[in-house]
Amino acid sequence: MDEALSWFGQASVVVSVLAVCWTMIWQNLQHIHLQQFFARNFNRRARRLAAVVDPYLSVTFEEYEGGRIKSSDAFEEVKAYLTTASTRDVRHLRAECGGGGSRRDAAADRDRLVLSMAKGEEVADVFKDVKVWWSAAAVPPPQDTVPWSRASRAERRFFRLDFHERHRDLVLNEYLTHVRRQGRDVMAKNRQRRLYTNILKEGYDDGFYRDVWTHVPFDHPKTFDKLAMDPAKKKEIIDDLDMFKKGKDYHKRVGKPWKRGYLLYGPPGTGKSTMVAAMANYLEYDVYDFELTSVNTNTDLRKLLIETKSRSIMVFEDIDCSLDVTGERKSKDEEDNEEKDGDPRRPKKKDTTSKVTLSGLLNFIDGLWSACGEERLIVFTTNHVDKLDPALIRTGRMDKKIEMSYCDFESFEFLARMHLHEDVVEVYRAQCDRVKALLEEVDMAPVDVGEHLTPKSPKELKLENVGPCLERLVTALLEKDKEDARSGPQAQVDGQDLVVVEDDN
Ligand SMILES: Nc1ncnc2c1ncn2[C@@H]1O[C@H](COP(=O)(O)OP(=O)(O)OP(=O)(O)O)[C@@H](O)[C@H]1O
Repeated sequence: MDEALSWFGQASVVVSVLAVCWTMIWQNLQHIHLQQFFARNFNRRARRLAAVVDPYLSVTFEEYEGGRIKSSDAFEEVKAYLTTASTRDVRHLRAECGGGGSRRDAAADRDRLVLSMAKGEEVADVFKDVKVWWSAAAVPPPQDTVPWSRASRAERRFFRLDFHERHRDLVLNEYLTHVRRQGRDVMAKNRQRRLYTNILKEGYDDGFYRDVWTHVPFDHPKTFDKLAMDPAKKKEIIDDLDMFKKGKDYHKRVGKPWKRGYLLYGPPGTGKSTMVAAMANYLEYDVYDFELTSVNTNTDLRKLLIETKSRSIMVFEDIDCSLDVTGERKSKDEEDNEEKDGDPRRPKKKDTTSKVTLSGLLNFIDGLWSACGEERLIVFTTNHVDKLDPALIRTGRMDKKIEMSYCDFESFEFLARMHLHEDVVEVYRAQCDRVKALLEEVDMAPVDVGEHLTPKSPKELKLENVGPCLERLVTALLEKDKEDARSGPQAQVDGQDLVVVEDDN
């Protein structure tokens, strides 16, 4: 490589001299056809000459592409591919938090670092007996980029691959594919799953606020086998997720973006957020928890969408509370004005009132921009499904609607075995039958059932001592039953609403 570079130096001098001579001749050439003839021939010869003096070709992989907002997949894959070679042969390394994703040892995963080549380093690689060279470099950020983009503030890193021209076909057709595949495998192994949320962050120099993603490691312990719900319903959801995960070709064939909408609805404490965690763990996806109330405008929402990665779940919790989704849509003029306020080049001062509109959200779900990225679930949760605009939850936007309901006896059995002991239902048959009868009358969310069943002392962890836990639940159910009986008819009288009669007896 060094020898080639010194050759390159000498050749540059020769080429410069030739170029000066050529310019002089060129200026004296008057006839345009003659100029074109020489131009064609010179270019061809110049290329041949360049190949003799510098037979090395290069390919660069820049960190940002597509308007410099989204980091390039190819860059990440090359970085991951070079991890092994770099840690072995390179003197200066760059360390980033990461690693993990295997839920088996979350603590060890958290401590792991992902190492890559620091800028200025070079490493050689051999593929099918052909030697190539990788180097890492960076250039300062350009001055003319949009100031709100996080990417635009950092220096622009890139990897460069150098190889001999005679290996052009092998490198471009086989080696690069090999690098990307291996890189993806390394990424899958090292991936630490993340829980993101959007926050308003003050800009460095101008004091303006913009929405940015911030994240923590995603370590939620809930999986489907710890979720109490009708087993048939659970299986249906798991099958649906499996279909979705394997659905790349299908979505391509029918021309649909590879995404799926889920609506989870039901009373508080019935496990909607828990279901999201179980889905993320099952699919091994990242979670983007959208805080809509802190998103200023539809433009900001779109910007956040662009910055999300594939293989993720985008969650909008309590959607009925975060946005006016009751169907009273704003006029086009009102929305246009709000969009103008949200011009990304003129970010606003901190503003706690969200101006995201229903149509902005609908566009987010299935507008043109929704097809950027792939393999993504969009999940809405709500306690009041009846309050949502039908447009928001129509099929195609929300493909699967899942009702999370109050605890029935099957869910109670599941929770009791999980919290207390595998044999609790068989050993405490009488108490469990009592719970069964009460659950047929009383609505209690799984979160409350779980809380009453939780052992309150180490003693209650033993099967022979779990009786008080079941007793606490029975007492709570009886109290709730009384409360419901008191508040039900009374509420009707207070509300002057005597149309629905509670009980005939
Ligand atoms: N079906 C369930 N199976 C197991 N645990 C549950 C279930 N439902 C709720 N829980 C437990 O109750 C707690 C609260 O549940 P979660 O936050 O998922 O309810 P939610 O429906 O999202 O409530 P909200 O509507 O108030 O946000 C969690 O810690 C979870 O472990």
